[in-house]
Amino acid sequence: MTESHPKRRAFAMQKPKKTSRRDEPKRTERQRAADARRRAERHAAGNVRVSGPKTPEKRMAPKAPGEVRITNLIVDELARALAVILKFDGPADVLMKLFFKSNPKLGMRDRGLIAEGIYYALRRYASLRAAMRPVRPERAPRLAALATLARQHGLDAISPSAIGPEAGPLKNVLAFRAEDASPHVRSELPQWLFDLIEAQYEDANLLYPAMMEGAPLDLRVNLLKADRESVLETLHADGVEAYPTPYSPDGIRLPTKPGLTRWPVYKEGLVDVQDEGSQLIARLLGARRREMVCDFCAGAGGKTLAVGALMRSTGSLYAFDVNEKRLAGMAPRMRRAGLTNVHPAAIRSEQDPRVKRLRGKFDRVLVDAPCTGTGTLRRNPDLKWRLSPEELERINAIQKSVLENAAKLVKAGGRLVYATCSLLKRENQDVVEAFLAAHPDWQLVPAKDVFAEQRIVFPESQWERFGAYMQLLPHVNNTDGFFAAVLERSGKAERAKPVKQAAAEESAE
Ligand SMILES: C[S@@+](CC[C@H](N)C(=O)[O-])C[C@H]1O[C@@H](n2cnc3c(N)ncnc32)[C@H](O)[C@@H]1O
Repeated sequence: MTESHPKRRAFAMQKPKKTSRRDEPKRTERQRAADARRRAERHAAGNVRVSGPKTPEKRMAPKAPGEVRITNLIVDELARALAVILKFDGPADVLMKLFFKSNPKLGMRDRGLIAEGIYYALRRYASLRAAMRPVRPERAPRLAALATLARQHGLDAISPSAIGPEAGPLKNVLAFRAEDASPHVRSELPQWLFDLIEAQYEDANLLYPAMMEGAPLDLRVNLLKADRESVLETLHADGVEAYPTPYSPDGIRLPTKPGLTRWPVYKEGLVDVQDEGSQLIARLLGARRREMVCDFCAGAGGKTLAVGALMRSTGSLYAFDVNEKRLAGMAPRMRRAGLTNVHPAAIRSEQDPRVKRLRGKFDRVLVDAPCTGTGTLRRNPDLKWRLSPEELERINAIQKSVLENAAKLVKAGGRLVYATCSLLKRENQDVVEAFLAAHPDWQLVPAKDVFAEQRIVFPESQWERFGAYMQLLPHVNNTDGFFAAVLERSGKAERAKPVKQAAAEESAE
């Protein structure tokens, strides 16, 4: 993003105005003498500003380790961030990055508290908005920041000087009782999304709080370079708390989020960051050495890298995406991972001539379809406020068209995995069932069987509930919400012609 990015300007414009000396009221003779005396005292004390009435924030510093003290600075800066982010006209993670970039002088502790405050406000925006009604939180960002921080840490944690004249309105906002609010507000969801989830999940009351929690940090061990045990040993030797993930054989879970990108295990490509659910989708594809495989919606290559490692960097792994910029992010990750079998290619649409040329050539195709991302609300809580039924409709049409066209790439006897990180049946089971109804030469393969071949075992209740599909849920599996279906094209599997030969035949026709 450049300096002229509109959002960056939005943050810049809201920076508290610096008052020039000319704006200050004239100081009297006595006041100027007192100023000079104070300056001399500070100079004598090594130029360190000693605590006193001029440094209220120092008085509010934590008295005990872990004790939270909310200073005026934190309230001001959180208000500045919320004024922009709560408009929901851009992804919150991008806006947060811009915000912190515009604030290079903020200390680590303050950054942490502000970031947590932003996430808290996004996760609980429905009740924040209801409590502040009729004022919209983004229109009264200081009150929104104070209310968020008070709900998070308790009113006593906030410096009284930071509350100031907002004390009255804040008291009213905090008097709001969630128990009296409507069910969608209590679940912190927009009404339309609440209705869909409520109709679909009998245990939705457990799903709502799970979606409001933070997610753990999952790593995938790169099997080309390491195994899980040795990486766990390295992490433990460095004093990092880390556990094997319960289902994925290559996964490691960290309850805390240390500065991972600085570690040798990350820099040398022994691990990558990937939610356990994503790792399992790559496993479901079941790609083998020397096969022809296509990742149709590869993005920046999260699942491509996992599939490539399972293929031991042999065969050919085509990585398609309509977003060239996102696809470009894959190259450094591939290098770090030591993968040489990946061929990234930007396509114009799912009907690109390149896609047409490759019809019937692939052993396996992964369709990690664009979706609402409702399974990732733990990490992206702003999504629920930026989505709409119209957007769901639009994405749903793309999903069907992408599946329809990607399926044409699969050869007889080959497989396709359709996956999303959505919780909604409309984007998942409904898409797959419509496809199967229109294509009698395709069958559903039970995910349980594919996992069993790789000794990945779920409790039986998982399959009783979701049948042949893989459906992961934060409150059941402690992963993001993921869906996947394994589909097989009937017919005898035969070895595909090499791609170059197929392309030559195509152009000769
Ligand atoms: C869920 S994301 C993929 C994430 C990626 N597989 C990963 O594991 O990191 C969906 C991707 O589909 C891409 N996409 C959207 N429409 C598409 C289309 N018509 N054909 C191919 N890819 C498409 C988007 O650009 C986006 O990168």
